[in-house]
Amino acid sequence: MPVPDKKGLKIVDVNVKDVRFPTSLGGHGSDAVHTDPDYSCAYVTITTENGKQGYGMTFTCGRGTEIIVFTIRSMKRFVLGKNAAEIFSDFAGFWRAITNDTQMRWIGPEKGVAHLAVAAIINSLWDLWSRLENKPLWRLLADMEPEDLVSTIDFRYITDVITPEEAIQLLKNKRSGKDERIKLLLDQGYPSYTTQVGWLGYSDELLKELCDKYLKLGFNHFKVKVGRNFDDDYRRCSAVRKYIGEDKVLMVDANQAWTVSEAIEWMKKLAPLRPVWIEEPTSPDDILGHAEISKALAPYGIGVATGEMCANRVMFKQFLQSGGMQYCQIDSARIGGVNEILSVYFMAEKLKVKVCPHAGGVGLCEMVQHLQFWDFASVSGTMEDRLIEYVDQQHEHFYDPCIVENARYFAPKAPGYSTHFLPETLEKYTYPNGTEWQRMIKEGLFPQPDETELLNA
Ligand SMILES: C[C@H](O)[C@@H](O)CC(=O)C(=O)O
Ligand SMILES: [Mg+2]
Repeated sequence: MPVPDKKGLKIVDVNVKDVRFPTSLGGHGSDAVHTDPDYSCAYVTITTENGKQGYGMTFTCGRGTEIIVFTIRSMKRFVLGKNAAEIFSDFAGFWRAITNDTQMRWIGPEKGVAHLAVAAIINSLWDLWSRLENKPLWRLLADMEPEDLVSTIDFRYITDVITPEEAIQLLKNKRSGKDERIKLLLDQGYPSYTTQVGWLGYSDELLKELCDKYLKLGFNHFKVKVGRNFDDDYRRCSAVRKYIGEDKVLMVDANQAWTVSEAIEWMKKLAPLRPVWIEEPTSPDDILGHAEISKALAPYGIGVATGEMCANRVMFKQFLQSGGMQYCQIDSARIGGVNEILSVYFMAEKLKVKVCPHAGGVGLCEMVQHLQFWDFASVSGTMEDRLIEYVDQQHEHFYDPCIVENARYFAPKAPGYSTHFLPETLEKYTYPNGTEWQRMIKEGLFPQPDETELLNA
C-alpha cells in the first residue's frame, strides 16, 4: 500500500471539543421526534510530530455530545503514540483494534456512543491522510488501486454478501469510463435535494417562502417532515405539492415516529400527493418492519429510505438483503467512519440498491459529498435516481464549505475531508465556554449546563 513516509507522522496529540450551534431557537432541523435539535458535533483534531493535522467529527443533536467527547478521550489510547503511516498501511487492522478492544467492546460493540466516537476518530485520520497526499478525500479514494482501497475495510460479518475479491472486481469493472466520469463531476457537479423547506417546527408561511426560494435556486426535489399529526401532514404536504407543481419530486421523512401498521396506513393516505419515498417510517432497528412497509407501499409507488441512524454494516447488510430499503442513506458521521461506509457502498452496489446519502447536520454535507463522488467515479458509475441531501446550515463555519449551485454539489478541490472549523467558530460555539454560549446562557436563552456537561469544559 503506497502510504506517506513515516517520518514525523507519530501522533502526538488528540484533541476533542464539544461544539454546538443553537439551531433549536429557530426550529431548524426539527422533526417528529427531534423537536428541538441544537446541531452539534464532537470535533477531533489529531496532530503529528511534524505538525500535520487531521480534523474529524461525528454529528449530534446537542445534549449527550459530552458523552461522546468522554468516549473519544478514552479511545485516545488507540491513537496516541502510533505512527499515522503505519495506521494507513493496515487501516483495516487498526479499525478492528479500535472497534473491538477486549474490554471496551462491551459498551458497543460497533453501535451507539462507542461507534460514534470511532467515527469521529476514523474520519480525522482520513482527513489527515488526504491532506498528506494533498488531495480532497474523494480524489484520494478514486485514485487508489482497487486492492489498496479494499484493504482498508474490515469484512468481518459481511462476507456472505461481499468478499474483498468481489469488491476489488467491482472497482475493476468500473475502471473504464472513470476519467470521463471524474471530468463530468468536475464540470457539472452532482444532483441534490433540499430538506430546508419542511422542518416540522416551521410555520405554513415559512414553508411557502422556502418553497419559492428553493424553486428559484433550481431545486427539483423537496423533502418534508411528517409523523406527528396526520391532518397537519396532509395540509403541509398538499401545500408543498401545490407550490412545487406536479413535475417536481416530493419525499417525506417520519424520523421513526410510527409503528409498522401506522406507517403503512398513514402513507397510503398521503399517497395521492405522490411522495417517492418515506424515510425512517419506524424504528431504525426494525429491519423486517421496514421490509413489510416496503412491500405494502410498493404498489403506491412509494419506496422506503433509511440509514441515517443505522448502527453498522451488519444492519445495513440485512436492510439491503431483506428488501427493507429502496434508498440507502449512509451517514458520513455514523457507523465506524469512512472504512465501514465504503463496505456499505459495495454491498449496495452488489445488491443494486441506490445510495442517496443523508446529510444536513453540522459537517454532514461537507463530508458525504466526498463519498458519493467516489461512488460515482469508482463504484456505481451512475447518478441516475441518486441525490445527495442538502441543508443550508452551518457551512459558513468551515474553511472548505460545500458548494451547491443550481441544486448541484460541486467537487471540493482543497485537500482533506472538508471538516476543518474556522478558529472563530471554535471560540464562539465550543460548549459551554464559547463566547456565544456564555452570552446565550447569561441572557436566559439556554439553561446553565449541568454537572456532566461542565466536566467537559
Ligand atoms: C434531527 C435532524 O435534523 C433530522 O431531522 C435530520 C433528518 O432526518 C434528515 O435530514 O433526513
Ligand atoms: Mg431523515
